[in-house]
Amino acid sequence: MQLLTPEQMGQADQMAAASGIDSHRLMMKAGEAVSAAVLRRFPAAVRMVVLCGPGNNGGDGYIAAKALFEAGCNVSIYHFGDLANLKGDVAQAFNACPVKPQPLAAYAPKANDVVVDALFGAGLTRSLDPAVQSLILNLRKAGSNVVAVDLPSGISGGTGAALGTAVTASHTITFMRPKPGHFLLPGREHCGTLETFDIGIPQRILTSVAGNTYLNEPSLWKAHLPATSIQSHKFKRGHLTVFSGGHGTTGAARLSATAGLKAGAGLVTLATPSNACTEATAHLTAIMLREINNVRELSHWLEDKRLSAFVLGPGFGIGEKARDYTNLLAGNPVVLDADGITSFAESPDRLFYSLSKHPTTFVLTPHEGEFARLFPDIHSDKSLGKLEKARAAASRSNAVVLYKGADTVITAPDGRAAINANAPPWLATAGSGDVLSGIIGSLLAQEMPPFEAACAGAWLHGAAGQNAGEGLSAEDLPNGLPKYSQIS
Ligand SMILES: NC(=O)C1=CN([C@@H]2O[C@H](COP(=O)(O)OP(=O)(O)OC[C@H]3O[C@@H](n4cnc5c(N)ncnc54)[C@H](OP(=O)(O)O)[C@@H]3O)[C@@H](O)[C@H]2O)[C@@H](O)CC1
Ligand SMILES: [K+]
Repeated sequence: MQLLTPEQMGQADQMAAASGIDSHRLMMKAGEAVSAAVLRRFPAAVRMVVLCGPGNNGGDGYIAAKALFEAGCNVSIYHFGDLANLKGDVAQAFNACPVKPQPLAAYAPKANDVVVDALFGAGLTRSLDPAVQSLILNLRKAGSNVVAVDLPSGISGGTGAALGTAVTASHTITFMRPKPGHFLLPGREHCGTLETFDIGIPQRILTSVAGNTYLNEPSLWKAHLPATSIQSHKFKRGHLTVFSGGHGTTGAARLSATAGLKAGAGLVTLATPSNACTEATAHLTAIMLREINNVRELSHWLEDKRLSAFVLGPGFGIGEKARDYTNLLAGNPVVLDADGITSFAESPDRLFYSLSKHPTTFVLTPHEGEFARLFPDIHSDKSLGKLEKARAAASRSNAVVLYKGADTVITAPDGRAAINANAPPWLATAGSGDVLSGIIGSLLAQEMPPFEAACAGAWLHGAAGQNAGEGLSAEDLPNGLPKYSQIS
């Protein structure tokens, strides 16, 4: 599903109006959908309270209030801003509303109130007024149920950032297409359940304004998933190599390799320094072992052209060896994770230079700390949200960047971006990232293009976490991977 920024949605509104679509009619549909959602969710509410702001979000609120009033509800409206300044569709909605509003300052939230938050939506441009923020705190204290119109007030639709104290809703109803802020944190946590309602802006208009930001769903990459035909030879399913650390530090790479095998790679080899071979052998059965101690041995191993992808980083150790291996692997499909990323903290340009000489084949999988090490200026740029940071990082590194977190973002150097939203909270556990690297490495080995492999990897990892359930450990994840033929 494509996501639209508030600016793109604004453009769609303008194009809809220019093509003869009545903007007030769109507002009517939006407001009536809000009223229907409230009635559906809270049929026994004692009092409905609609909070209306100065813009079109408030206009949706006046229409919802009218519809709730006409449905026989006890409705109160509280407004923010000067009513004399209302213009256009909002003024029309206000004038037609049979319930007369009182100023926001007069509202004292009660626990049983069902509150419609129509203060600010896509047009929020700056931090909320202190008076609005203190009301939001009172709503929270009272524990009133809130249904947010378009976005919880205070949440940026573009970045998901909270511009001050933001409303926390139990349900949010948005129109036509969700925005990045519905899925990026903290926005996602403020939305509650999310409903997207079609108010009738034609698809052709939405398509013409949309960029290349998506919710990470199977439709984005399913066509590239490895075929699971009975005839596929194990070499056709690719050969993944996972580089291991030395004695006592093989666990992370073994986890990664196990996940790689479960994710469908035909062959998986753990490339291990001599001092860790006994330890690794004791733990491995289906995964093969290859002694590799240095760049010379790696060069020799790379002469085998059937090797199709590599994972470098989990438990590998930070330093020159990781940098040398990475440089040698440039141009091959590689997941560079953990120590592989941190090894370039002092000299990120060395990595970027290596990658700039080839088409995009690398997937970098930094968590926030690793991201800050590789892209310190981008990380500290307060004007950028997570999506823009990951986009800038992909463009600079010529790699697919999977910026981890509860709201993992995947970006490609060509500007495509996807936000992953299926990871359960219990997925954040030791070794979870190693499993993710192995899954992505496996998909690369099976010839998935890097952006699609990273997106599919993040989604499959989330699904595995859901299937393995609360209290999982990273070892449980590979067995929780869904079957590709059952993904829809
Ligand atoms: N296609 C669709 O999706 C449709 C969307 N619709 C609805 O339209 C909504 C977007 O409407 P919108 O553009 O008027 O923006 P909205 O959020 O009401 O706020 C703008 C007002 O707030 C003000 N303001 C901003 N920040 C402020 C602050 N911190 N503190 C104080 N004031 C602040 C700002 O003032 P200004 O910045 O201009 O000074 C301006 O007056 C969208 O969310 C959806 O609900 C439907 O009606 C139909 C079709
Ligand atoms: K709102």
